[in-house]
Amino acid sequence: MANSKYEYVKCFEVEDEVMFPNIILVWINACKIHKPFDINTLKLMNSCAVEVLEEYADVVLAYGFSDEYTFAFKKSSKFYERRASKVLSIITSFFSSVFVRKWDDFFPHKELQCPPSFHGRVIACASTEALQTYLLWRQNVCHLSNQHEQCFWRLVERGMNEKEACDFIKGFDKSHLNNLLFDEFNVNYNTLEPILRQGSCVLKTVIEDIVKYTDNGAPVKRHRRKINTVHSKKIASKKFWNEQIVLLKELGGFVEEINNVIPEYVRSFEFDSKLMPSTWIVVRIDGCHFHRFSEIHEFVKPNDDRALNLMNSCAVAVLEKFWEDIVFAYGVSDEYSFILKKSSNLYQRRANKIVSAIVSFFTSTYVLRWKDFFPQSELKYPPSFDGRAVCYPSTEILRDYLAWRQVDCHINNQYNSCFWKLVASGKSKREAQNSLKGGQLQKKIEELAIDYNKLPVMYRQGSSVYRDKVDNFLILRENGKSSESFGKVIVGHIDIIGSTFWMEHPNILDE
Ligand SMILES: Nc1nc2c(ncn2[C@@H]2O[C@H](COP(=O)(O)OP(=O)(O)OP(=O)(O)O)[C@@H](O)[C@H]2O)c(=O)[nH]1
Ligand SMILES: [Mg+2]
Ligand SMILES: [Mg+2]
Repeated sequence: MANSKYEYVKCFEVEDEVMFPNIILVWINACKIHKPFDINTLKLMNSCAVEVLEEYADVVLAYGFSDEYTFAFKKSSKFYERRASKVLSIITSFFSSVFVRKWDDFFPHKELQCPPSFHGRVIACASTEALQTYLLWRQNVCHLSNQHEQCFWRLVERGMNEKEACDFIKGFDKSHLNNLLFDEFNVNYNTLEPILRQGSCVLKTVIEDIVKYTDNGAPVKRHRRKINTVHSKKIASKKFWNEQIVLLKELGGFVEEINNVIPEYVRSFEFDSKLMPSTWIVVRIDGCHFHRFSEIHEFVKPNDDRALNLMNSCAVAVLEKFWEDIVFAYGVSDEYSFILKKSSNLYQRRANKIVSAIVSFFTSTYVLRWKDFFPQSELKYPPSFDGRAVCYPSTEILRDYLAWRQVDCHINNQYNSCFWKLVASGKSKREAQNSLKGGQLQKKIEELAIDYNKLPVMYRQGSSVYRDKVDNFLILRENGKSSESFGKVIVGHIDIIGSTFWMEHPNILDE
């Protein structure tokens, strides 16, 4: 479709391809959902991981414990051209989506109170040996943190407050913790459930099916991949790994045993780059394959109020949650752009964490609130969104960015209005498409007698989400620092290309 003069803002997007021969890992963590010894939560997490492996053929292994999961892509993967933000956001978003959908299966008598969110990062593993070290490291952490939790919560149950319990076991090593459990609580650590002590591995294995027999009675076999969840004491050992045919083929074999985690490797696993300071950060999320999603859920064409209002309601929730950092959002169709203020220090401006946390929270809110907007229509499969973060150095360029999105909204909406009018008049979709090729949309609208300005303003202008003006000083004095001090979050459908709105709301982009 037509270009606009604002398109130049695209050149601020940076490339983030994970180069070959690195193995791509996505490591996600929950933002506070875990309760001590809650095996049900672990089972829910495992079940979400299984769905990730089912959904994405390139993900061949997952390892998780407590409130974290790591997904490994096959070496040769070209998933989304190996773009780190896409890979990370899609996996995190899908996982969040499934988590909300499956909640009731694991907690039938407990309502999910608030939308969960996960944040994550992409790790480029330079070799199979680095991957082996990574797994050893995470499984060591699983073991130690479980021992810690087991002691900590028992001490709390027995009457210590959390700080006392924490101080009490500070500096305890493995054997200390084991002894404490045994002597004080009569618990033999080794008899605790493997899911707690060893974590869970989700793997693809190869199954051989006999599909038929030939005339002379010989079986005709077909191989198929099956997904298994296992608990193993040493996932980074040669013995465990080299028996897994799919892992050997897709990630390579382990050559030596590794007993100690190399600290330099851990530094590289923990690395997460920061976005440039003193720049506006735009996080744009977009529904994955929403063309299909909208067909399957029978969205009204070309604009469905329910779908658009659901998107808006999720954006409001995002602004309320990240109230200290996000000052404005603009949405149209299946996308939303969130503007973080220049001075934001959210997650120390770590790109991975910012994008994944926002996309994850948006997705889980979308799934959780689906029934409020589509009471008659069941959510048929977990939707997901991708996300990226881009920095813009000046308010002028940021406004050009927003103008770019709103021009896109206008063009798409004009095009869609003409397209569906032509289809309604009896033309096939192909004929409608051909008749709109290259022509001036404005002219077409007149020809087709579409009263464009009578269309609902939300379709024409998209949706802007921001805080209503308030007398900050007054409320601040009463409330201290809280989200209310910044005003109620509202949704408007306004022109954001011109200056009027910005002049009337100088506080939004004012630093
Ligand atoms: N009928 C209907 N469809 C919508 C509505 N909002 C979004 N969509 C659909 O969502 C699509 C969004 O476009 P894109 O984001 O470019 O395409 P996509 O299919 O999501 O593909 P990717 O974003 O590349 O994964 C539109 O083309 C529509 O098919 C709506 O209100 N009504
Ligand atoms: Mg999309
Ligand atoms: Mg889109």
